Amino acid sequence: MRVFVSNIIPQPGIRLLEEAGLEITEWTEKRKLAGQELIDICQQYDAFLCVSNTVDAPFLEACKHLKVIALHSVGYDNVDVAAATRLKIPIGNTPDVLSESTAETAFLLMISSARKAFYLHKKILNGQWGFTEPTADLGISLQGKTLGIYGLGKIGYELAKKCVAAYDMKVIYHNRHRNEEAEKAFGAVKVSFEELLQQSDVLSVHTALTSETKGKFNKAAFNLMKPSAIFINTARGGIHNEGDLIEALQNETIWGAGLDVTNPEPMHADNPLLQMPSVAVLPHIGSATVETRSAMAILAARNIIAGVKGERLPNIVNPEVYNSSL
Ligand SMILES: NC(=O)C1=CN([C@@H]2O[C@H](COP(=O)(O)OP(=O)(O)OC[C@H]3O[C@@H](n4cnc5c(N)ncnc54)[C@H](OP(=O)(O)O)[C@@H]3O)[C@@H](O)[C@H]2O)C=CC1
Ligand SMILES: O=CC(=O)O
Repeated sequence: MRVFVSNIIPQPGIRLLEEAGLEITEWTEKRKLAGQELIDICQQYDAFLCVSNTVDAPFLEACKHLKVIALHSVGYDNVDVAAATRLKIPIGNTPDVLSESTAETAFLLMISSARKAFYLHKKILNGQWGFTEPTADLGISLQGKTLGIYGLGKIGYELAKKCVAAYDMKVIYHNRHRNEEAEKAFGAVKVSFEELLQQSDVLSVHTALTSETKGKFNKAAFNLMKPSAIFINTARGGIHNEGDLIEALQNETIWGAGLDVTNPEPMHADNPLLQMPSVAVLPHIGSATVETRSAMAILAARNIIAGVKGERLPNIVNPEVYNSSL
């Protein structure tokens, strides 16, 4: 059985695939494969370990022989899951193991925005340490403030844990369903989307990108937020409207922002967000620690191994493929 891996992944994942007797090809060029080129390659393999390539209906139709597609991510908005299910291709992902590091990234962006850390670092690099004045470069204190979470699931839970422990923050959230575990653990309170916007001092986004969440944070949403609020997005750039966010920061409708995800990615170096004092931007590194990326590679490898054997994937996105009535 032959496996195509569309990027270099941590060794523990590769070792597991090798131990299972699979023949592996890793894509080592520093460009993302897409379209016909990706189809031509994957047609020669039995399984695909996918590192954020677009897996759309034309790809799936052309590669319906694939026994499994294992994503090296928890998010699967790059995949046409309905088409994969129709074609009975199991899609695997890597939940849980990246929740803590992604929450840590949100936490880092929150503090960095609150204390203008990236901007001040840039000033020093530019030789502008300057004269320290008591009223210059002031940030915002996070102690006892209200953390609003849009999509309190696994990552949101880990962020709430950190914010409560570090700053005794109050937690409010907006989900479609109640998160009773978070309500019990942190006294988290479920509120409407409007209340989330109006009451949050820090508003952190942790939903998947779906047709419901796409563009949710737009001009109308930012207009409801506090002028002192910080907007954090470590989920997907498509959930906020970047033009509206820039305008909200320029007009001081909100105070700051921290982004690990942008739209498009990569963000262009002349983006005005990169010049704003209370904005911190990272290049989509939410899960990027040695430990987490190794754990993700292992989960992806386990999904591949199960898939090529025709067994149920340990982390399956579309369990409906196992429904015989499909
Ligand atoms: N920056 C990075 O590197 C990373 C980014 N991510 C992103 O983070 C996302 C979240 O991951 P994770 O926490 O594991 O996912 P979970 O599924 O555990 O949590 C997502 C939460 O969002 C809620 N939700 C879903 N749809 C809506 C909606 N329309 N309105 C309000 N709430 C909604 C869900 O609750 P309910 O069903 O009750 O609505 C759920 O609790 C991923 O999908 C991925 O895109 C993940 C890892 C790393
Ligand atoms: O963005 C990363 C993911 O795991 O999803």
